[in-house]
Amino acid sequence: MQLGVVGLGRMGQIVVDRVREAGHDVVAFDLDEQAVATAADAGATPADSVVDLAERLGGDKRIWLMVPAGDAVDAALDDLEPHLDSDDVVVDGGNSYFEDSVRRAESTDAAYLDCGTSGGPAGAELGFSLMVGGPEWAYEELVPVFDAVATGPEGHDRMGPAGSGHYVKMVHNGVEYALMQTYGEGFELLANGRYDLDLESVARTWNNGAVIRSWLLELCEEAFAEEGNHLGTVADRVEGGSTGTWTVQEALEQEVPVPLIYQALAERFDSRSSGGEGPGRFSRRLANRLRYGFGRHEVPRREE
Ligand SMILES: NC(=O)C1=CN([C@@H]2O[C@H](COP(=O)(O)OP(=O)(O)OC[C@H]3O[C@@H](n4cnc5c(N)ncnc54)[C@H](O)[C@@H]3O)[C@@H](O)[C@H]2O)C=CC1
Ligand SMILES: O=C(CO)[C@H](O)[C@H](O)COP(=O)(O)O
Repeated sequence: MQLGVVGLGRMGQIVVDRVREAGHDVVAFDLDEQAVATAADAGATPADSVVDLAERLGGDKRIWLMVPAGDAVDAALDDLEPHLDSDDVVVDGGNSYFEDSVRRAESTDAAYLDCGTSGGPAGAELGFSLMVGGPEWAYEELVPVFDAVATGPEGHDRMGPAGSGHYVKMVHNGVEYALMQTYGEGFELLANGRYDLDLESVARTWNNGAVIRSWLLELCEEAFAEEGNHLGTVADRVEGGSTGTWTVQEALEQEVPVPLIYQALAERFDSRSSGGEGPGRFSRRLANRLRYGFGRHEVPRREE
């Protein structure tokens, strides 16, 4: 298969690499010329615009968008639209708002797959978990690509119609926020509690057989190993928040109580408005560092 990939940042380059390694051809474009050069070094055919990418793909186009959610997706689709028809398939692998995905699916001539992607740059070697929404035929058509980008055949599935892939990923991220918050609270208590504990040792011990072992807990272990027991200069400031906000808004609309997810989101907002003395809340500092662990997001730091 030949796949066009638009957006070659932390996640898009991984899509290129994994699809290439599975034996498929890739045509790659990004606004950043250096990113295009990196993809070309990995064996992709470079394109110098979205239109050039579409023209190089010929008939029955299969295109994967991996750009930031929002205007960048609409911009790429606007450029692609004159070159698309009903035999073509566009996958949006980013963290788009599910209602935007429903709108885009209705307005494009191509079949549109909204694909929630989890695993982050740190999970590149293992492959991603992919939650796909959209027409069944288009999902089936892209299975060889999903097999390559995901951990394997078990790492992806069709969730349902348009929007459902990004809806499931939105809720996944709400869960992610709450898990980070609860690990943070536990380690905050241990860091300030009765015993002088080695938190890396605690995390490692928990990761070996304990009920609460998980990848996020492995990333806690890594954070203590790399930053030190008290997380060094990692600031009490947690960035991001869009997917968690949508989760809470949807929960309100559906009258489903999600107090843990809301609390985790509120802690993020509070971390950005309070700038007190000292290192700040340990729970939020750990959440800050975990976002680097799974997503390679920049870590806000405080002056020593
Ligand atoms: N980093 C992570 O852990 C995860 C990210 N995502 C989502 O995947 C998407 C991409 O994320 P990252 O790769 O981390 O972002 P990134 O910021 O590393 O890369 C985005 C790339 O898109 C390019 N770009 C922006 N607008 C463009 C356009 N109109 N045409 C062509 N290229 C354009 C940028 O130059 C950049 O290279 C986002 O929606 C993000 O929320 C999803 C799961 C995990
Ligand atoms: O989707 C992801 C992980 O699953 C991305 O890393 C996302 O950026 C996480 O959300 P936030 O930026 O709000 O912390």
